[in-house]
Amino acid sequence: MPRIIAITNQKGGVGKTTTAVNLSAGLAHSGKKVLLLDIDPQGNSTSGVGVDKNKLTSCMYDSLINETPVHNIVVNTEIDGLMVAPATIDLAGAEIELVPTISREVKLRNLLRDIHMDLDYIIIDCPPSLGLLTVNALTASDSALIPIQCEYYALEGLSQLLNTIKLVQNHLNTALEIEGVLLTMYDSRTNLSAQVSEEIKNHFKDDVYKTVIPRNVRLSEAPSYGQPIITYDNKSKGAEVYLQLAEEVLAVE
Ligand SMILES: Nc1ncnc2c1ncn2[C@@H]1O[C@H](COP(=O)(O)OP(=O)(O)OP(=O)(O)O)[C@@H](O)[C@H]1O
Repeated sequence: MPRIIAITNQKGGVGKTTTAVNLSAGLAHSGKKVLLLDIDPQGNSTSGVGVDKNKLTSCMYDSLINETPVHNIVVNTEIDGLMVAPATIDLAGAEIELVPTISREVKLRNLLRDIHMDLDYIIIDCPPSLGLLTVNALTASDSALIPIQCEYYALEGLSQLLNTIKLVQNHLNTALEIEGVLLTMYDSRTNLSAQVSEEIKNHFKDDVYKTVIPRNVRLSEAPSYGQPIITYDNKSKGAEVYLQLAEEVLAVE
């Protein structure tokens, strides 16, 4: 069975997609077979690995709503060992269409139990909300990886996220763990980044990854070329740190 990790934080723009894309590529680079599963209707992970959303005939919407097997919607990427279960804006409708359905919180778990693919990891990019799509991701996952931006209000909303994780653990997925907390967009020139990082380490202790993701322009450029950082610029600091993160995630095995 693959290890399933949900990249989640209901706060927008904290580095979920950047982490989902580059951690997936880093794991694939280490020889693992990885499925990047995009359940964010923005579909930025999908385009971030070079898939043209306009050319897709099916996406995670069809799996969640029409029960199309996930292996039927999967698309290959240019990275060896990395595939993507894509998202398009259609998925925005799934959040609402799931509401009146039976077993609405376990749709994704059931789909992934039936996945006929030889995989080591499934990395799920969650939307910036704590709605049904995120609950489906947490219910289907072994663990949650929480990116936190080293910014003002970084901790705001975290208690809500941890509460949702607790609720899922209590009612839907007792095995769900915290995979780790990842500090993102760290700016070593500011006291603020250092302060936020201290505060998060005090709170999450050993759950915080040693790898800290700095602000890196190459990381923000790579998506417009449809490439993970390791192919866009493998000499960049961004590539170095995401490979380091992949090593930390692999060490948990
Ligand atoms: N380490 C970094 N250095 C510089 N820019 C970054 C870094 N990480 C992310 N970004 C940029 O910040 C923006 C938000 O990042 P990203 O899309 O990964 O966040 P997100 O949490 O997935 O957002 P959303 O909540 O909208 O899904 C993007 O433009 C991205 O390119």
